[in-house]
Amino acid sequence: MTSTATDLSTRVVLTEVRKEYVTAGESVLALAPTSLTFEPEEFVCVVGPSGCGKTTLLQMLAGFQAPTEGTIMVGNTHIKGPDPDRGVVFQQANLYPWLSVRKNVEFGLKMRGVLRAERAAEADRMLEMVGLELYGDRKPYELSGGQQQRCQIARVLITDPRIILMDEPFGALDAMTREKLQLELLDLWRERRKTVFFVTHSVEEAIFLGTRVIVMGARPGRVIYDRKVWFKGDNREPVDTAVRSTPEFVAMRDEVAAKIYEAQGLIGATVALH
Ligand SMILES: Nc1ncnc2c1ncn2[C@@H]1O[C@H](COP(=O)(O)OP(=O)(O)OP(=O)(O)O)[C@@H](O)[C@H]1O
Repeated sequence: MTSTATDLSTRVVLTEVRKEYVTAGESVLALAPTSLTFEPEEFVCVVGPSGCGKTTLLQMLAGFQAPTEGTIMVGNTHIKGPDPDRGVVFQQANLYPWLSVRKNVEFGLKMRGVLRAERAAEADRMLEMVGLELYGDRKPYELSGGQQQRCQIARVLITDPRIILMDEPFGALDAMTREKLQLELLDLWRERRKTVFFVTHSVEEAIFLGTRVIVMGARPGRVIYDRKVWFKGDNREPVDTAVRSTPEFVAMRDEVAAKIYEAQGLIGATVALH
């Protein structure tokens, strides 16, 4: 397959996607008509106040929810439901507690009918990649929160999805573990070149990880800012955490934070960035 063909087959195109929830006779416009294109290998970070439709957008990309109107295409294919080509990483690891860490990681291959020896070897490779090679025989409850998230990431990567959807995956972790996992995720992304769609509440995390940052506003949910993280180039070089104190980073952080406060009607309020 040529790289052009690969590109076309992994481009995500949303056309006039609108999502309305109706419960108990009340309707919520979670996403006003929205058109977006995600290019292959982009690392798209989405931030915005609570209730602005970030998770709704991710769930439609995952195929867990259908748009009320509009279409979402991956390449030439309409998203009609979940697909192993789109792996989802949640805030809580949700590992199977009765299975070992290795068996949790293998699970997707087992569902595909991959033979035991082959899937065990692949699981070991994934565990090594996420730094859990010594933990394969443990049960999930014997892992720390950060290790559980690494396990979840390995479980998703083992089926080699081309698109990874992450819903606040580091939101429940302490600051140091979070930073470590951010760097590990960037290494993985640089190595494996997936398209990543990453929802977060943290402006810093969005700019540090993303090649592109989208800000959403609420009532109705909509995109109010969409910009490439221009000063990081193509992100092919390892990121230095010191980038966070460069004038470019700080300028973009202030710009994104201002958009979020504007969306909340809090212009001029003190900015909390983490
Ligand atoms: N299943 C549902 N049924 C009815 N309303 C829903 C449902 N899911 C979400 N909503 C509503 O849709 C809007 C968008 O919710 P969504 O969870 O997508 O926002 P979010 O930006 O991810 O919020 P948060 O940052 O708090 O997770 C909210 O008003 C929410 O109450």
